[in-house]
Amino acid sequence: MSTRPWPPQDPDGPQRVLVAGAGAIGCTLAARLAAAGHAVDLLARGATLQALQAHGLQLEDLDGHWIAPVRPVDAATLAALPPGQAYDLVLLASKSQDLPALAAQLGGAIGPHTLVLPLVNGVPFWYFQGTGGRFEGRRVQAVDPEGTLLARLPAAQLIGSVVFVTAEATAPGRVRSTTPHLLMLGELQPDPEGRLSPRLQALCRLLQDAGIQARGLPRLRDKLWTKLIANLTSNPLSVVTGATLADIYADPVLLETVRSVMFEAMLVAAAHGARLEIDPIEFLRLGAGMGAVRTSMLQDFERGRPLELAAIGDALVELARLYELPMPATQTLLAQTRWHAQRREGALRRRAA
Ligand SMILES: NC(=O)C1=CN([C@@H]2O[C@H](COP(=O)(O)OP(=O)(O)OC[C@H]3O[C@@H](n4cnc5c(N)ncnc54)[C@H](OP(=O)(O)O)[C@@H]3O)[C@@H](O)[C@H]2O)C=CC1
Ligand SMILES: CC(C)(CO)C(=O)C(=O)O
Repeated sequence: MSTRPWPPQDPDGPQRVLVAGAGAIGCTLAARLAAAGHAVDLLARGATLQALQAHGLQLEDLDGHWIAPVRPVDAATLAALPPGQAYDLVLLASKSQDLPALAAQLGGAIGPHTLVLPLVNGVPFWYFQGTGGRFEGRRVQAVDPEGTLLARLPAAQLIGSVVFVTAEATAPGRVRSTTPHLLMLGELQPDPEGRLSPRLQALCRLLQDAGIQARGLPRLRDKLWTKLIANLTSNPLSVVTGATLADIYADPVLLETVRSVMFEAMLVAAAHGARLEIDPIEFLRLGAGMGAVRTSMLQDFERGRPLELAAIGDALVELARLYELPMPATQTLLAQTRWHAQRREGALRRRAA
């Protein structure tokens, strides 16, 4: 995959940035980039758009309280972008299942020089772009069912990410984040010599100057698998049981399920050539050490929101099938999680009626 020089103009000057998705992660990064002097537009809708227009964007993080000079924009504004007005950088920060609809709203935001950075959990839609080998260019059906993401977001302009930023929207346009802002970034095509491309280095510098710990990796997928296995072993089980990470990774009964799912997923990772950094015993110890954390999926479940099960669960099963690897424990857990989610949805509907 050949890459153009980026950013196209003054590398040390302010860049034109679009953050699409004004939730916890999008607002956190938009606020820090705007505070660092970049011209940031934030794509929002509904109550969040109105709140941003009325009160601006407010972020509380470890460095203080920021009232950020972002410009809220809606989909119609992007659709009407004149030719030549594409952004230098586009961040996509929605739940995985919302990404195709979000990408469809970008209009002329992405031009030939734009770098696109999806910040989404789960198996990414770009997983097989730049891998070489027998699956090169393949689509991950579970996260890109219509192929719209691969069609709309050019692989040569994508930078992959693993998101370790944690944040919570406390109200529309208001976000709190109580951990360091950490992002792992990488080109889709791994570099055999372990080098980082100039544009990846430039992007990391831009983010670091805005207070975001951005680390470039030559083989991003290795790190991605660690996060995937963390999400797969804890998020669905937290919905089924209501348990926190401390319980999930320490309770002897729950550990049975965690271990089964973890070993199934580690086999899939290895089959796909990942150099896994996971020592299983240490992984469980670290998980338990995270304390009484309620996973993002448990929080979505309790709020009656859709769960990211396709990206965190189904996509992994899809990757397993490519090597005819069974994932019985994972599939049972996913089915139980869906059962709980449907029951909860029904209960919320009845309560609202
Ligand atoms: N929050 C966290 O701590 C972490 C999150 N992640 C991952 O990061 C990703 C983003 O998460 P997070 O920020 O928490 O998610 P949120 O649900 O907080 O935010 C997503 C935002 O995207 C908006 N959106 C969705 N579809 C559209 C659309 N078509 N047009 C305009 N806006 C749209 C939503 O708007 P609306 O509210 O109107 O629906 C919402 O504001 C997820 O994959 C998550 O798993 C990863 C690590 C930690
Ligand atoms: C905390 C953690 C790592 C649990 O899988 C997470 O990413 C989430 O809650 O979505």
